Amino acid sequence: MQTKQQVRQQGLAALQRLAQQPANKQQQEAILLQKLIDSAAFQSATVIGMTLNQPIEVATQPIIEATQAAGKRIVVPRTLPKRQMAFYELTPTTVLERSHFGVLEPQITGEPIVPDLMIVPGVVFSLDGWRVGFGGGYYDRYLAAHQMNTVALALKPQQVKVPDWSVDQFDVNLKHIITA
Ligand SMILES: Nc1nc2c(c(=O)[nH]1)N(C=O)[C@@H](CNc1ccc(C(=O)N[C@@H](CCC(=O)O)C(=O)O)cc1)CN2
Ligand SMILES: Nc1ncnc2c1ncn2[C@@H]1O[C@H](COP(=O)(O)OP(=O)(O)OP(=O)(O)O)[C@@H](O)[C@H]1O
Repeated sequence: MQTKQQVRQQGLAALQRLAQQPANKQQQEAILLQKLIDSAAFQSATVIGMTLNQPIEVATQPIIEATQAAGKRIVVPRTLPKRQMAFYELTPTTVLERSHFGVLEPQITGEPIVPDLMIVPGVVFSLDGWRVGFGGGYYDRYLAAHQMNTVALALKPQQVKVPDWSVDQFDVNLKHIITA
């Protein structure tokens, strides 16, 4: 058994190593994108929540393009005080600005939109749907407050069979894990 903090640190180190092998990372991302597009979760969704990735995370630009090509809407998160998030539609006119966390976020315009499918980011995922994220608790809070389908895209260094950490009472189990 490890602490979430230990799992997070080891997972981040493994993701940093993979990011230094771009061909390997891109090959895994291509597999994840194809499996996502082929999934019933993707095909039945109309509004999909996703992030704008950091360099060590799964590249989301190809996912954005495929989602738009499939005629679906995309919403991306804006972090708010008290570890809250709201999602706003990503359109050609969306203005993005870099957050303190270092990722691009939309400026607030119009009303927030709750997606019907969330692609949930994270550091390590168990194949039975548990997750260690970056430590903010943003997604645990959001998914506790809103019902929707959920999927994570797990690069090879992000996959474990079952959690080797103790799952907290506030952790939200993800409905689908897609593996590279
Ligand atoms: N690309 C991307 N965007 C995302 C996320 C993500 O995982 N990936 N998020 C997923 O949630 C949200 C931002 N998550 C955050 C997670 C942690 C901290 C943060 O302040 N971390 C502290 C350490 C926290 C701790 O260890 O207790 C820090 O960096 O100092 C900020 C934002 C929304 N946007
Ligand atoms: N539903 C909730 N309500 C209130 N606090 C919560 C809730 N879910 C999580 N938290 C708090 O958030 C903190 C971070 O949780 P955790 O370490 O699991 O984050 P994470 O899932 O790795 O982060 P993220 O979702 O931002 O990627 C914990 O201290 C926890 O108490």
